Amino acid sequence: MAEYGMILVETQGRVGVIRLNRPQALNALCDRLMDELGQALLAFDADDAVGAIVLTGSEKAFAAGADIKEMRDRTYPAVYRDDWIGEKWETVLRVRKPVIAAVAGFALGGGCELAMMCDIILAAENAKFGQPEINLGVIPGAGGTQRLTRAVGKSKAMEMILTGRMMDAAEAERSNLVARVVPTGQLLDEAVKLGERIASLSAPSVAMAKEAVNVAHETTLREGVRFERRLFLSLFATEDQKEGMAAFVEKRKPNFRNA
Ligand SMILES: CC(C)=CC(=O)SCCNC(=O)CCNC(=O)[C@H](O)C(C)(C)COP(=O)(O)OP(=O)(O)OC[C@H]1O[C@@H](n2cnc3c(N)ncnc32)[C@H](O)[C@@H]1OP(=O)(O)O
Repeated sequence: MAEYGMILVETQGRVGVIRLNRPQALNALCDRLMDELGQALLAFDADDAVGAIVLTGSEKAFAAGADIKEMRDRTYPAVYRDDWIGEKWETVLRVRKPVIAAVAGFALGGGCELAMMCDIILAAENAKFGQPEINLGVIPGAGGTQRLTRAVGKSKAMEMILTGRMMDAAEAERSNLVARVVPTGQLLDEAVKLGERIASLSAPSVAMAKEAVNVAHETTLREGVRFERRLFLSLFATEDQKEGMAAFVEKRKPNFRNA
């Protein structure tokens, strides 16, 4: 297991696992942690042995948001000059492989936003999601007003963002913020199992499926369907399409070569 300092990184089979590891601050997302997270994500994305990535925290906290102690004295000229939040926080969006957020405990502020930047959220029964920035005299700054609204709808997002109310795992599942809820002690195993399933499939089609679903958030239906069709047709240039369909017809398991 490699140790960066504020995160722990390991592979389980074909799944890269990144664990936020700053327990004394409930995994508050300071600059150093975000730098390490970005490096680890890009390293797994470049590793052919890895087919999916799981991002998790501790049982008490996925992440309690940006580090308020680090953030409190920042000035406007400095955050503007550095484009703080900007690229550093959005590295996860550049990852081509599926990223699964396995959330136990608090996912607040930037923690909730980081989870929402991932492709799939699995929640432990004790998970709590929220955007409490309003209590600090600010608003969400890493996409929370946009992604939470797209996930749960305007009324619930407004209520959460305007009051700072947290949502528990059951409500998050009902509201479509998370894919499913699992017993807290089984969270990582379930996330890795999901990652393994994805990693066993054809990497080009997995990457294109991820890209197409993400485009649904950013374009019109007509453009999104056109985009999907272009990707779909391009997969007929892959060996894996021939293999997947031959395997179905021959009633055997496909042997994908990611080619
Ligand atoms: C991304 C952008 C642009 C913005 C943001 O994310 S703003 C931050 C949004 N998040 C929050 O406002 C949550 C802040 N934390 C809390 O409200 C509470 O810590 C809690 C409800 C998550 C947990 O409460 P609990 O009583 O169980 O634990 P604490 O004693 O409060 O915390 C333990 C330990 O962790 C430190 N901590 C917690 N969150 C942060 C944070 N976001 N930044 C820095 N430090 C944090 C907390 O101060 C305490 O440490 P000390 O014992 O050393 O004080």
